[in-house]
Amino acid sequence: MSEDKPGWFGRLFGRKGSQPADQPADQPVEPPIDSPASPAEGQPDFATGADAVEQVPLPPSEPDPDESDRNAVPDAIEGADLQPIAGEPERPPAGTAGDDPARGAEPADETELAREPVIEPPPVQPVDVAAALAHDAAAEPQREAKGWWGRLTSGMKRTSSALSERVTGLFTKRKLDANTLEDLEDALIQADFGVETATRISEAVGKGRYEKGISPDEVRAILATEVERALDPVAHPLVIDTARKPFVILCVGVNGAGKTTTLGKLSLKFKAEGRSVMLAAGDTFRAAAIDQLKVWGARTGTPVISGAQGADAAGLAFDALKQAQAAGTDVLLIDTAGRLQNKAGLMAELEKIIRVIRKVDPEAPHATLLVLDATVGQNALSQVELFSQAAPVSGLVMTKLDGTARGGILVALAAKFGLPVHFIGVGESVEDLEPFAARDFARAIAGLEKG
Ligand SMILES: Nc1nc2c(ncn2[C@@H]2O[C@H](COP(=O)(O)OP(=O)(O)OP(=O)(O)O)[C@@H](O)[C@H]2O)c(=O)[nH]1
Repeated sequence: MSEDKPGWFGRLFGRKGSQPADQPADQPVEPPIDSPASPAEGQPDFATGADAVEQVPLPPSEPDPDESDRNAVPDAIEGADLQPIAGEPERPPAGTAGDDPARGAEPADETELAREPVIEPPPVQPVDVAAALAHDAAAEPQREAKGWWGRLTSGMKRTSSALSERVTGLFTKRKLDANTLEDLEDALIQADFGVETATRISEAVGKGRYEKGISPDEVRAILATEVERALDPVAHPLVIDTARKPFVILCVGVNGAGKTTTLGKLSLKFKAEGRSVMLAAGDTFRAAAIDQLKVWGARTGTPVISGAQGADAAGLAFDALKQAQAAGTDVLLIDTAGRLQNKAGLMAELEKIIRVIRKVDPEAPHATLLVLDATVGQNALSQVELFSQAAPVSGLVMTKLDGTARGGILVALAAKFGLPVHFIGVGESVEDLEPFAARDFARAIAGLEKG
């Protein structure tokens, strides 16, 4: 995929917050009559859906300047306050739950649940998707077929190359001394491994080798071993408890982290496993996020429960859970907004969603995934702290490891919180999100072949 030419999602929704060129935000989303929604539509076996969707290019991976703005969180508040987005309302529309953080803290009652969510009959398709697909297919070269290892290593290239160059520079034809180890520690800190882990790895490299030669390859091998050791305890697959019907997954994270995209990808993965899935468009703050989820629903044949922009997210989640229960759905995936203006608002909105869905199922959500954008670096640490206060975060998904030279942040997160890491993302296509495997990640970051 061309780096500077947006794919169909890019054109449909804009990179961030911009409107599609050919579809105004307020235009109703209509299914085309009898026209295929996507290459995946109509395929009876969704196990093959991922392959079909792979042919549909997605937006460029490199974050644009808008992206950095979206993710910028001032150091002073260390992730506690999330910033309003230029060109977008700073608060949810008046009268909505998110309008007044205090409202979110009140007990949920029937008025709290006032909303008009609708169930979208699958597959539903925005009118211009077929044209976008046709255009992409004609204009963009087919992506090279790659397995996960190929995607992981090319996605992690920025981190692994930066590290590899430093290691080669430091350890070629030099005796190992305190200065070299200090430089290695600096290189690891720059890759966001965190001081503690960087020190531990440097010590492991130095152990018993002072004043001896050590080759760059040996250093890379030690690096991989140490990273794997640090990550192994957190590499846990997301287990769907089939006794829960539906198994409710709540997705939280700051704006732009990749929540909506991750849920879209997960819906396809779960369907490929033979599960029935429902999506709830709980990011009611941004109209494009609702449409984005509807398109994923259309691509994967997944019902999408949605309301109007500014609708009460908790009420929508409540309805979605009721409907998923009634339909006997296996997995309900609930998206949430990331554009909450401050910590109080964030806490209130998430707490309210959780409180309200527990009126339907006291055990829900059964998993709460915090989606973290790797490009925010150390700020991810404070995001984990913040979101863990607001929601029962049970596991992490780290996206955009392809957009940074600081992929070591995952190691720092593991060392500090020990939270399960379920999935990592190294790009925008469906195949670029996979269950997290410590060994693969460790070898990829160290620039080694698959072991
Ligand atoms: N390069 C890259 N881009 C990704 C990855 N995951 C998601 N994205 C892109 O990141 C952008 C933001 O993703 P969204 O899913 O809209 O993020 P969100 O958290 O739902 O954002 P809000 O709705 O604003 O809260 C989109 O352009 C995605 O395609 C990844 O692993 N790599």
